[in-house]
Order: sequence, then structure tokens, then C-alpha cells
Amino acid sequence: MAASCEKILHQSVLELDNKQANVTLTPKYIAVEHIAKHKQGEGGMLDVKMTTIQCQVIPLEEVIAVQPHTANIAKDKFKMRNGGALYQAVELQPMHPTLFDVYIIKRAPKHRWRQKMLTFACKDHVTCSQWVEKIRDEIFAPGGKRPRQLLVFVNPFGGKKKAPKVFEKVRPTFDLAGVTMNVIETERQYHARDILQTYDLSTVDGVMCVGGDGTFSEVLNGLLNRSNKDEGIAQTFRHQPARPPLRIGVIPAGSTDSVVCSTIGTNDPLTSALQIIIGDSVGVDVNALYKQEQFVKYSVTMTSYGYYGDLLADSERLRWMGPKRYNWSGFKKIVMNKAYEGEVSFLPAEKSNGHPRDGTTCYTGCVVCQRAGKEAELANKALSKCASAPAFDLGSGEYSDGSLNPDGWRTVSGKFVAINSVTVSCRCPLTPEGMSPYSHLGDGCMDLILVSDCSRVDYLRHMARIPRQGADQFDFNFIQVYRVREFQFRPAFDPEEEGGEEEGQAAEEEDLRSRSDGAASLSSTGGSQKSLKHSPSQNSVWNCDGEVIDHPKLHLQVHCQQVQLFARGVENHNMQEPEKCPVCCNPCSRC
Ligand SMILES: Nc1ncnc2c1ncn2[C@@H]1O[C@H](COP(=O)(O)OP(=O)(O)OP(=O)(O)O)[C@@H](O)[C@H]1O
Repeated sequence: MAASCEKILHQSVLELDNKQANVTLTPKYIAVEHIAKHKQGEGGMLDVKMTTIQCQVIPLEEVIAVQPHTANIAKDKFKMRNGGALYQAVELQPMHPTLFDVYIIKRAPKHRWRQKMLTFACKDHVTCSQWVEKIRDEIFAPGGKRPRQLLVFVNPFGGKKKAPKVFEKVRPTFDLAGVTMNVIETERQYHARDILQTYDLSTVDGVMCVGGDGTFSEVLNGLLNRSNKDEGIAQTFRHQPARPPLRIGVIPAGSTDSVVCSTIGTNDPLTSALQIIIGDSVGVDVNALYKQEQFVKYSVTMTSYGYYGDLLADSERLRWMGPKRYNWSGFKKIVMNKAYEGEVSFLPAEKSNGHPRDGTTCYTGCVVCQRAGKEAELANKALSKCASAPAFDLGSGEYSDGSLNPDGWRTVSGKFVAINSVTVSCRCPLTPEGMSPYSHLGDGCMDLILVSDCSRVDYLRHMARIPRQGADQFDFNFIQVYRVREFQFRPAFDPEEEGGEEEGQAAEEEDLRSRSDGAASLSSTGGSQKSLKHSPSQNSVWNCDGEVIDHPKLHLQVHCQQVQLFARGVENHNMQEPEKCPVCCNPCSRC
């Protein structure tokens, strides 16, 4: 046997696929050295020599379960007196099994994970039970990251209403891995969020939801509201929320599943289940939303005004159409091509945080997110020592103490077809690279995309690039993109302000006049645009993680890696290094 470069916990010669193999257990791996027998020597002096022909490794963190081999079920048929047949199922489980099964993760195309079973044969029952016990001890070591008990919310209403079926499909994998669950089927909107306010969270290791982004958003808000309450944090303007003690897992069963696609790379329920089971974690940024300095909710995907706000408001009335409602409403809103007037003020992120068009994709183990996570940790500690955060004046857009550099704020005003703030890449099956492909999961920034008023054809050209791999959807003179930490929008016609509505009507009349004249103008401090034939003066609504917020004046602040999700991040298969074998110390393939 070769010298090992890791501590050996257990080692035996076993059989895998009817071939002998030297199997070694270390704290991180199971290494399988396949052995070949050669006959050497001459005449009657033949000698059998064993050589290692191939070495393969199984990372222990990717072992789903281990158990004595489950035998086949034999069915015996008995004739009954009345002519019927009675079947008796007999499980041929040996009293002292000598085979054990290791269930591992296998990579499939398009970021999907599948389950694979390896059956090892031992020389006797004692060796078999030793292996099962020792592997279990390692994968379920105390203080490990795998959840053993989950609180599960199943939303029977979202998506194509298939969440209960999706859950039943993945449930056997959780059973196999020994994860127990308290399952609650949601009965109404905000049911999951409300339950989380009083549930005894100390009895579970995580919260899982089966549904779409709306269901996830409820769990996220429920957990953050709860942790703020437990820590005595008031949700005042620009508060620093408390981090929830539990991770969130999402089994996709919605219409867009943007959270899952952005954090895993696919909306495949089994892949999500496997990442939850092995306890993968990734820190994800969270936005706090305020209207008129009043806290509204937290969000993680996209907060949009204009096109996507109108699309959502329209599609909510067409839920009976299922996920196709988004295509129909999207088409209608493109035809209408509305633009809304207002002012966007934003605090740009530091240059070191990159730019929405810098070509840096956020993959598993992203260094940008790792650095941001460490910085946020330090900043949170420093902030917790202060009496309170500096006050921010929504009117002037400035901080009271100047410590956060109010001069850094910039303003762009004009008419916008869309204002999109993207916190994670917002991938979904229709846009595999996302709404902002180089956005990061946990860098403490949002990508702000300002689409100024443009022709219908131009907007379509922009939209057509979003699903196309490698196409730069921001490369248009009517689009500005910024990486920001905070922003606010003030509509030209604020319905809350005195005279807002009359002003709105006056502007609408003015707009009609200018349309008939065929000319209008627009000013922008961040770059000027040409104007615009259409501009209904009334305001749009915000689309916040798939929920309509019917108030145009909004303020968003991002909080770096405020929650942990059961997910690995999107794996970069081109960059994956082979595992280093703990026995031969060379790069080896996976089993
Ligand atoms: N029993 C229920 N009846 C009605 N609504 C419910 C029920 N349970 C949950 N909900 C609400 O359903 C909404 C939509 O669910 P969900 O977001 O999972 O589906 P979706 O909107 O189709 O998917 P996506 O957000 O991915 O596009 C959630 O915001 C949630 O509040």
C-alpha cells in the first residue's frame, strides 16, 4: 500500500464491481485504489504480484448516505380458497450483511446533480459494519454542516401548482440521508412568514421551502423579522438587520425560480435537495426596502420599476394562465412601451467592487464575495459598537455625519422605461446568464440598470440580448449601469405630495401637447438622452421579488451576505481541479 498524505482512519481490501480494491477512509475522502493481479516468474516459480492500476476518490462531503446493502424483495404468490391470490413480500435481508452501499453525488450536464450508488463487498460482516459506522461517524461528525431536522413549507399555489408533487419526488432522498422534516403546507399568502414569528426555531437546523421566489421571499422576511425581534432591533430607516441563525433551502417549484437558478445554476429539484442534504452554504446579499423612510420588506433578487413592475401587476391578474402569463404580459407591455419620469439617486460602490460589465462571473468560492464577506463582518462589529448609524436625509440625499461620504451620491433624472436593481445575477430558465450576468451573490452591492426612454424597437433589441449567451445587453446608448450600495427613486409626480396628482395631470396634458409637436426634452445629470414621444405621467409600480409594491418613492439599501442559503453557488466546470488523492497524493478522478 502506498504511503498516505492524509491521516488514515480505516483501510481494507474490498471489492467494488467484482474487482479488488484497496479502500482507504481519511477525514476528507474515501480513496479507492483498483488493484490488478499479475503473474510473474518462470516455470514452477510463478508469483502473483498486485499493482495499483487506477486510483479514484470520493469526497466525504459528497456522500449522501451509507448503509448495509438493501436486498431484493422476493414476492411469493399463494392461492387462496376463494380463487384469489395473496402475495407475500419477503425481504431477503441477510442477518449479517457483508455488502454496504455508499450513495454519492454524480455531476450531470447543465449544473445538475444526480445520485449514484456504489456497492462494496467485504470479506465478513464485522468489516462491513465497521465501514458503515466509520463513514457515518465522519459525515455526521458533531458540529458538522449537514441539517438533521428541517422545517419545510410547501406552497401548493405557486408556479404550476406542482409543489406538493415535486416535494414527494425529492422526499425519499431526504429519508435516505436521515433528514427528518416538519412539513407545513401553506394555506394563504404570508402563512409561512407568520409561522416563523412564533415557531421554536431551536428545534430545527434549517428552513426549507418548496415553491418559487415569492415563497422564498416570505421565508426570508419571516426569518429576518424574527431575528430582528429576538435581538431587539427596530426596523427603522437604514437599520442594520440581525443575521438569522438558520439557513434557507429552496426546492424550485415556482414560475421563474430565480433564487435557485442564481445560487445553484439550475432549477432542478433533486440538485437543490442534494445541496441541502450535504449542507452546502453560500452567503447572499439582502436589500432592505423603505417607502417614505418606512420599512417595507427585504428582498434578494430584482427590484424593478417601469417595464417589470407593469408586467408583474398585469400578470397577477392572469394567474390562471400559469407561468405563460409572464410572456403574455411582457408582450403587452413592450407594445405599450411606457416611460416614467423621475430621479434616481445612488451611492456607487468602490471601484474595487468591479462593474456590472467587467466580465467577472460569480462562481462557487468566488474571491470577490469571500473578501466582501470578511469586510462586512468587520464593519458589522464596528457598527455594533456605535450607538446608532448616521442619519440619512431622504430629502437632500445626505448623511448627518458625512462619515459615509455623502459626496459619493450621484443623480440621474429623466424618463425611464425600466429601472432595475439586481442583487444576484437573476438567472432563470429563460435567461440562463441572468439579468445582470456579472452580479455577485455576496459582494454587498446591487447592479443598477437604468433604461432611459427609447423606441419600442430599441427596447426589443435590448431584451433580445438578455437570453443570448455572451451578448452584452447593456451595450446601448440608452442604458446606463452602475454597481451601487444604496439608491432611491423619486417620481416626478409624487402622489403623496400635495398637488402631486394635479401636477401629474398637467404634465400629462403637456406631454400630449409635446407629442403632437413631435418634440420634447429630457435632462439627466448622468448623461442626457433624447426625448420621447410617449410618456404617460402616472407612475408605475415596483416589482420586488415578484411582489407588487404600489408606491413609487422607494429607497433600497443592500446588506452584505445577510442570509445563508443551502446552496453551493454556480459551479464552474471548466475550472474544476481534480481531487488530490489522499493515498497516492496525485490528482485523481472521482468515482
Ligand atoms: N395556499 C395559498 N394560497 C394562495 N396563495 C398562497 C398560498 N400559499 C402561498 N401563497 C402565495 O403564493 C405566492 C406565489 O408563490 P410562488 O412565488 O412560490 O410562485 P410563483 O409566483 O408562481 O413563482 P415565482 O415567484 O418563481 O415566479 C407567494 O407569494 C405566497 O405568498
